[in-house]
Amino acid sequence: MTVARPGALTRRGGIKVTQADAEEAIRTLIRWAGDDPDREGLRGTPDRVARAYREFFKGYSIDPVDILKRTFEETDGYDEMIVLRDIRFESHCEHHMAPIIGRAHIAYLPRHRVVGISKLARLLDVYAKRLQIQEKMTAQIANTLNDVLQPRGVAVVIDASHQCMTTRGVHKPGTSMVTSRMLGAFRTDPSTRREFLAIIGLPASTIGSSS
Ligand SMILES: Nc1nc2c(ncn2[C@@H]2O[C@H](COP(=O)(O)OP(=O)(O)OP(=O)(O)O)[C@@H](O)[C@H]2O)c(=O)[nH]1
Ligand SMILES: [Zn+2]
Repeated sequence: MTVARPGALTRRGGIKVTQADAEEAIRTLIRWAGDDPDREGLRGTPDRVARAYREFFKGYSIDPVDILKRTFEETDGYDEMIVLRDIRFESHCEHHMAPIIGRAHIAYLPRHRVVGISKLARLLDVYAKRLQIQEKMTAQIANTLNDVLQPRGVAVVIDASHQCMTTRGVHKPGTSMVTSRMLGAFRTDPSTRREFLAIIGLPASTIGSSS
């Protein structure tokens, strides 16, 4: 049974985990790897790793919908494509907790309202700073933008390298995975999709209409 300590953090599943619990888990991993968590060089490591994990997984404590709440309507009727491209991100795969490092391209076709452009990068980070698989992250970003802004279309393309397959396992450095999610006009209108792919520098044949 897990006993919650005072000041415990609430995590998903209702289980409360303190910093001390996290540090003890890291001490266990160090012992399991074959080292001594009490030797001088490793004494501060559990605290450092716990703080690093807090940063890696800070997306769990942020509501993605909140990020998109502030919108602007005074755009003088601007209704063309808005694209934020080459947004670098760092995430962690849910299978190995190994880094996923890549770039995302996010676009939408506004219907009356636009959002501050930095919010697209913030939305990406909320989902990146969780345990992820790339397909789910791609869909989550697109679906949230679509649900909250209700634009005429949304497109998300992510190109990322998975360290679980570059530094371990199958050891294939230099590989990257490309995922996409096209909604609304980006899905139904090939010329809209082509325009987006040209802006982000991908040939139209890379991503077909069934994405
Ligand atoms: N589709 C998808 N697969 C991923 C992602 N991140 C990691 N994986 C894969 O998840 C799979 C997990 O496979 P398992 O066979 O359960 O794990 P494993 O024994 O460590 O497999 P290897 O990585 O092949 O050594 C691996 O093929 C990983 O490459 C992702 O974002 N999307
Ligand atoms: Zn992995």
